[in-house]
Amino acid sequence: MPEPADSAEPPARADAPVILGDVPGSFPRSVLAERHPALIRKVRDAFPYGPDRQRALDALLKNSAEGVLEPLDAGAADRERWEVWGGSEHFGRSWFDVPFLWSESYFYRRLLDAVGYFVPGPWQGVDPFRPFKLAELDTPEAEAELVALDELAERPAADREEALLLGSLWGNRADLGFRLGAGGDGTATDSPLVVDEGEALRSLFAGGTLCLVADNSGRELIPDLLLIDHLLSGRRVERAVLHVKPYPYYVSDATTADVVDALRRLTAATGAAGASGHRLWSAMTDGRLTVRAHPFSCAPLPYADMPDDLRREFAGADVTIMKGDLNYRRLVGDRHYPATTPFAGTTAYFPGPVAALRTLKSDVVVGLDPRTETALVADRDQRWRTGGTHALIQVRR
Ligand SMILES: O=P(O)(O)OC[C@H]1O[C@](O)(CO)[C@@H](O)[C@@H]1O
Repeated sequence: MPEPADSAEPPARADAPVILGDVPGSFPRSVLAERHPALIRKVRDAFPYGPDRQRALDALLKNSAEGVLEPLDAGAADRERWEVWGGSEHFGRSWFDVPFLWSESYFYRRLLDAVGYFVPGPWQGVDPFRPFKLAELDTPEAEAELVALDELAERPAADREEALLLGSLWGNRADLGFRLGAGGDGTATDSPLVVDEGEALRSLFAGGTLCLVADNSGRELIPDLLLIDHLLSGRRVERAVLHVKPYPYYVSDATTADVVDALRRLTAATGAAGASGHRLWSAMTDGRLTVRAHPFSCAPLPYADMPDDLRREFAGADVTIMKGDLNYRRLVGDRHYPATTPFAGTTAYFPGPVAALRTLKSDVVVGLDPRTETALVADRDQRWRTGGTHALIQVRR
């Protein structure tokens, strides 16, 4: 079992400025000012919400563009939680003037309010992103990825592991929120990783507990599950804990319902994919694979601020894999770091070995070799940071 790391904040975290949404022409500003209104339109088009919900969506559109952040309604079960998570400091300020991570996360919470997700009534518990998530599972691309597993099954275990790890990594490009904006520049071929510590990660699969903090459902969650199946069935890990979101978030982020949909998709498949699905189903029923939906998974805060119960959970894992861009921002801190800031320094607080598997979709990045950064900037200015065209595997033991 790893020893808990020193929880003191390393200097790198404290020194780098927190990313805000107020800089004209910046990526965060485009998310708040362009992607969020586009998302409201998309959700509105996907459901026949009645006049009350339509009015609530109008109000959110207006408030998020020109209003100030307001507390949750008095009856909301998590009202106090959001106050503690920073609301008491941020309420009354423009959406653009608070940390980008905070306002972007709060937008999703408010969107669920607008569609009546939390209140008794016809729309309670209806995931506004579900149609998009389900459509993803049904594409020819998703089918082709499953069929390709038959060929992969013939290969040696080490090759399979490498392929499944890369499948889980690049699966992170499948992000429905990201596709709403200018994200992706049309050159979506797998480029060399900007940091590749895949081998170090694989050396941590030594028969213990894996925590995988999931990101998107659909075409990202399926490869995540396939990787977990490979690790469990090859006894590379004894137990896996899959962390998902307790409610719909950042459009396609995986919830328990999405895990079930992904498992159903797999078990309905033929060949190696179907066999994997059935093994995963059994692993869930016998407890080797558990699903967790901790409230902090939807917190607008970095993991450095995680509560003690979650800290203990990660401390008990032999390795924790953080999937995706949002988890990366939360893992290292959503700050303007120099790209060469050591990953180990920004994650020193984390209570055990931790790895990031992420395609780059926002400004934050650490742990780059200076030559890599120079080459990336020469090639595409700063677009490599946000275009989803580049990816990394980083590990801190
Ligand atoms: O699904 P992922 O990989 O966490 O990506 C989420 C990212 O997409 C964005 O929401 C932009 O659409 C970023 O601000 C965010 O970090």
